[in-house]
Amino acid sequence: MATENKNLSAYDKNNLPNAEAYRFGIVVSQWNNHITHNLQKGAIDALIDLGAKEENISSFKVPGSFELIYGASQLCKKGNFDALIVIGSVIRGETAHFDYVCQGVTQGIKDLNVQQDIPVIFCVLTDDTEQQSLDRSGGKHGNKGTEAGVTAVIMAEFKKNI
Ligand SMILES: Nc1c(NC[C@H](O)[C@H](O)[C@H](O)CO)[nH]c(=O)[nH]c1=O
Ligand SMILES: CC(=O)[C@@H](O)COP(=O)(O)O
Repeated sequence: MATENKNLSAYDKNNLPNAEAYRFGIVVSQWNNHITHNLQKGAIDALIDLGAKEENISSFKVPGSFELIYGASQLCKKGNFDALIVIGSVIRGETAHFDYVCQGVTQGIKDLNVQQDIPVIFCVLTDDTEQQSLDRSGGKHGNKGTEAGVTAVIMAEFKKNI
C-alpha cells in the first residue's frame, strides 16, 4: 500500500517555499475529533515550521466531513486566504453511508478547486478501521495533516507565481 511505505510527515524545508507571507484557512470536522485534532495539529505545526505566522492561520469547525464542502466554499468567497486545508476522518460503518460521504466530500472539494480561485487541500482520511486513521494522524505512518500543511504552502506559492 502506498502509505505503508511512506512517512507522511517527512519533508525537506530547504526544498520548500517560505510561508511567511501567506494566510491559511483550516476547516476541521468534529466527527472522530480524536483523529481530526491530531491532523489539525500536524498541519499547523508544518505551516509554522515553514514560516507561517500563527496570526495568519485561522481554524473553523464543522460537524462532519460532508460540511467541509460548505465551510471551505464560504472561506473561498471571503477571499482572504492564500490556501485552505479541509480536515476530516471518515471511518467505515455498517452501511453504504461511508461511500456516499467519501464520494460527496471528494467531489465537492474537487469542484471548489475547479470553480474557486483558492487551492483547497484535501486532508480527509477515508479508512476502513479506526486503527488505519490512528496510524495516519501521528501514528506509525506519520501524519497526513503534516503532508497537507506542506502541500498548502506549495500551492500558495504556485498561486502567487502563475
Ligand atoms: N460517519 C461519519 C460522518 N458522517 C456525518 C457526515 O459527514 C455529515 O455530517 C452528515 O451526513 C450530515 O450532513 N462524518 C465524518 O466526518 N466521519 C464519519 O465517519
Ligand atoms: C461514514 C459514516 O457515516 C458511517 O460511519 C456511519 O456508520 P453506519 O454506516 O454504521 O451508520
